[in-house]
Amino acid sequence: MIRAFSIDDVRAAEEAVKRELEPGELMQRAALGLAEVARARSDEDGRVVVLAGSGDNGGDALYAAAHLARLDLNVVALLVGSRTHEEALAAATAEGVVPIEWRSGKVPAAAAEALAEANLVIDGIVGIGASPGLPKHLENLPDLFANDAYVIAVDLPSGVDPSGVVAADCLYADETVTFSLLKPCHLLPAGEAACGQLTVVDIGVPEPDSPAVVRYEASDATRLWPTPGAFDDKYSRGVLGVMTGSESYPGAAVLGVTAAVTTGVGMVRYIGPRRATDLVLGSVPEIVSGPGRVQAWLLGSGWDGHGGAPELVDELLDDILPIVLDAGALDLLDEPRSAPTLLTPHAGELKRLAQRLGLEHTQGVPGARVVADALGAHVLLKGATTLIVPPSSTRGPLVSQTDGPAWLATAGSGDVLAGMIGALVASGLGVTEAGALGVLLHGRAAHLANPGGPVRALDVARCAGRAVAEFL
Ligand SMILES: NC(=O)C1=CN([C@@H]2O[C@H](COP(=O)(O)OP(=O)(O)OC[C@H]3O[C@@H](n4cnc5c(N)ncnc54)[C@H](OP(=O)(O)O)[C@@H]3O)[C@@H](O)[C@H]2O)[C@@H](O)CC1
Ligand SMILES: Nc1ncnc2c1ncn2[C@@H]1O[C@H](COP(=O)(O)OP(=O)(O)O)[C@@H](O)[C@H]1O
Repeated sequence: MIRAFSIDDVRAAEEAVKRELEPGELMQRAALGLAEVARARSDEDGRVVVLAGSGDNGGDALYAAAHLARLDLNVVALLVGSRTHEEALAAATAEGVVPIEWRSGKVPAAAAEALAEANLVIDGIVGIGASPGLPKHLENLPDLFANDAYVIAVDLPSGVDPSGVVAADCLYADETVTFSLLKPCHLLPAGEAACGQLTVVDIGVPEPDSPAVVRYEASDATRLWPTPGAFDDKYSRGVLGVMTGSESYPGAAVLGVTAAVTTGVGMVRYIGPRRATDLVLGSVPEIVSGPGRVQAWLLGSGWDGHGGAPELVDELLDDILPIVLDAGALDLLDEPRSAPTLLTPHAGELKRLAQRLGLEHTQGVPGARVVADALGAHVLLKGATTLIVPPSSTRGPLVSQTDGPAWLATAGSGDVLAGMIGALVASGLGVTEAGALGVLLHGRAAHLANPGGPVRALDVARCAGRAVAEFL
C-alpha cells in the first residue's frame, strides 16, 4: 500500500528527526539526494537552472545546485522569492553557481537566456509551506523553458496545493523528488498529474502512524482477497442481492451481475423488472431470481425509478446489511443509515447529489466529503482517478486509485465496477477495502480485456476472474 501523510504530520515527523541531528543535516540529506537524481538525468555538459524561492524548498534546490556545480555542471540560480536561504546561496555561489535575481516584474534578459538554454530545470520555488498557485511574476514561467528541458520538482511542483485538495496554477514536472514521506498532493488528482514520475529519496524520516491518503496495490489484493477454503460453501462465501436495471435500461443489470459472478461470490440473487430479469437469466444462468437471504445489497445501476420494488427498497435501507448505492439509487438516502453504505457517483452524479442535499461543496474531495458527512456513507467518486472518501467521523484516510486505462470511459463500465464491489462487500470486506479492491480489479480486468486498446464493458466484466487469479 502506498501511503501519503498530512502536511502537519510530515512537519512533526521531520521536527522529531531534526532534534536528533546537527542543525541543517536533514536539508543536506535532501539536497544530496536531489542532486544525485538531477545528475543522473543531466547530460555530461548539462546546463542547469535552479529556481529558488523564499523557504527551505529553495534551500534544498540551492544546496543541490552547489553539488551539481562541484561536478562541473553549468548551473544558474534564479532567485525568484521575496527572500533567499542565505547559507544555501553562499554554498552555491562558492561552487561557481551564477545567481540572478528575479523577485518580481518582467523576466531579466539573463534569466530568460539561461532558461532557454537549460536542459535541466530544478523547481525549488515552493514546497510544503506554500499556498496554492504561482506568484504573478512567474505565471508564464513554463513558456520560457526549452521544449526538451527536463523539469525536476523539489518535494512537489510549485503552485500545487500540498494537501492535494485545491486545483491551482502550477508548474508541471517530468519528475518530482520528494523526501522520505509522500504528501497528499502526490496521490490526489489536484496534484498528481503535475508531479510526473515520483522519486522518493530516503532522508531518514520515519512514517507517522496514520496516513492521510492511501493507494491499494496488487499486493494488497493478494493479502486481502476473500479466498474460499475447504470448509466454505456458497452461503458462507456470501450472497449478494442485486436490484439493478429497468425496463428502459436492462443492460446495466446484465453487466453488474456478470461482473459480480465473475469476480467471485457465493451466490447472486437478482430482483428486477421482467425484461431485465429475462435478460440476466439468459446470459448469467448462475443467478437466483427473486428475494432471499443475502449478506449485502447492490442497488441502482440502470434504474429509472425505484427498480420496480419501492417497498422492498425502503425495507433494505432500514436494514442492518451493507449496501452499495449506484446511479439511480444515489437519490434514495436523505440521512445516515445505521449500516455500512457505499455511494458510487461519477462527478456529475456527485454534483447533483450535493445540490439535492443543499451542501456547500459539490466537486472533488470537498464535495465527496460533505456528502459523506451528511449521509454517514463512504463516497466512491469515479473518474480517471477514483477516490474513496469516508465520513470525517471515521478519521480514516482517503483512498486514491489510478488503475484503469482511459478506455474505461465507456458506457456500462460503472455498472461493471458496481458489480465487482458488490461481490466483495457480500464476501465480507468492509466498504473501503471492497471499493479499493474493486477499482483495482476493474482497472486490471480492463488491461487484460484488450491490452493497450479499446474495451467494452462486458469484456471487462468477463476478465474479472482472470484478474483475480493474477492477484492470487
Ligand atoms: N522541514 C524539514 O525538516 C525539511 C524541509 N525540507 C524542504 O523544505 C520545504 C518546506 O520549506 P518551508 O517550510 O520553508 O516552505 P517553502 O514551501 O519552501 O516556502 C514557503 C515560503 O514561500 C513563500 N510562498 C508561499 N506560498 C507561495 C506561493 N504560492 N508562491 C511563491 N511563494 C510562496 C512564503 O514566503 P514569502 O515569499 O511570502 O516570504 C513562504 O514562507 C519542503 O517542501 C522541503 O523541500 C527538506 O529540506 C527536508 C527537511
Ligand atoms: N479517463 C478515465 N480513465 C480511467 N478510468 C475512467 C476514465 N473515465 C472513466 N473511468 C472509469 O469508468 C467508469 C465509468 O463509470 P460511469 O460513469 O458510472 O459509467 P456508466 O454509468 O456508463 O456505467 C468508472 O469506473 C470510472 O472510474
